[in-house]
Amino acid sequence: MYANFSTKQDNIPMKFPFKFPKLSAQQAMYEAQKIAFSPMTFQAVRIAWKRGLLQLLSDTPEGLTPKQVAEKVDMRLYGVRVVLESCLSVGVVSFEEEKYFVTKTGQMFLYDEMTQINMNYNHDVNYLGMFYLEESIDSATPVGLNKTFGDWPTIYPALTALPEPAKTSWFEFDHYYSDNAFPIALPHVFKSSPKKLMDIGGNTGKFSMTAANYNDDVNITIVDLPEQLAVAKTHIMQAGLQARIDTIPTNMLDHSQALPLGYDVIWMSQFLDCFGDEDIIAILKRAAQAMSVDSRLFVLETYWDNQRFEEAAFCVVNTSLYFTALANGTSRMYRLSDMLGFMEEAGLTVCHTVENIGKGHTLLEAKLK
Ligand SMILES: C[S@@+](CC[C@H](N)C(=O)[O-])C[C@H]1O[C@@H](n2cnc3c(N)ncnc32)[C@H](O)[C@@H]1O
Repeated sequence: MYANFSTKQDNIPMKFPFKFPKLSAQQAMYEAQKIAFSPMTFQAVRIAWKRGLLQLLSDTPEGLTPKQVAEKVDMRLYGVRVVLESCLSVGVVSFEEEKYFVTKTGQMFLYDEMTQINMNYNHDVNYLGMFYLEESIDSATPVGLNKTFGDWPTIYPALTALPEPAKTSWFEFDHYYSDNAFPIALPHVFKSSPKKLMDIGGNTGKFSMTAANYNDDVNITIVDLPEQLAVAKTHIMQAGLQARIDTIPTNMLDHSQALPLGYDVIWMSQFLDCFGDEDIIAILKRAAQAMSVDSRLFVLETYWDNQRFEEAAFCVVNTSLYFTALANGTSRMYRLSDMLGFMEEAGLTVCHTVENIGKGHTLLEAKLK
């Protein structure tokens, strides 16, 4: 239904991810063991990266024995051995003639920003809380959040109060994915020269400030929880944009609160994935009530079944588990067809779709049906 209006950033077709070749029983057994031991290998690789073992091997193309590594990094020989042997088992280093070498996979931890951001996010935000995934599923509450970071209803009011390094890792994860998408989305958002834009879930103001600098005529209102808006206000003041960007503290889960009228564009980036199905439909209905026939709603999201690259689909689909155990116990990363169904139920119709934005985002432009 949306395909007729679709703009792809390139011509590479999307394909449904996770179709694996048939394995022999022995291969399947090996794959299963990789999963069974994945918390151990995750930590071993993280330590090899953080404590400089991978960098040292990368700087030494002729390779190093464990003893030579131990002499150059601040770790006892025992630790070097167990960490590198585990890294060897997952192809992060190779081993020939008693010497270790970093592999191409190992280089990713040193030089690929996405890998680094995902590792920090999974260690600093998710790792301990994930132990409570099952309880979070059964109770529909973020038990992992409560056990590791305190008694919050969801992670959102807690964000600015998270201890370091969890706070930095959360914001780096969030911003890494959306920052790349904003410059590509802006020409689509501004093609109708909107004068008033509402950024719902605007967080620390990154999109709103980018949009205000992109177009001199637009006035913007950020709607978010008070804790985020306090940080956003500081950023807006520092950028001297307070005359054009204001804020309305709102709990978007209170569906009795109507959204203000008169906005040409409503923008929601990586926002609706913070809610379960029923709340998304209720929020979209409130957006629809605030829209005129000429207003447009733009929704920027990553859908796990709408990715060019399988590794991106892997990251997106597994981010759902963070939502379960840490964020709120109810939301997830959606399929594109899920979101189209929510729009439909809320009385909205998608009139334009832009795929392959930034790190795998899809931009939906919707209007009243
Ligand atoms: C994943 S962040 C996305 C931030 C930003 N739009 C971006 O694209 O990077 C989700 C935002 O939604 C806000 N949010 C979550 N639950 C909310 C609620 N119940 N009411 C208002 N805002 C909420 C959070 O505070 C956060 O700023």
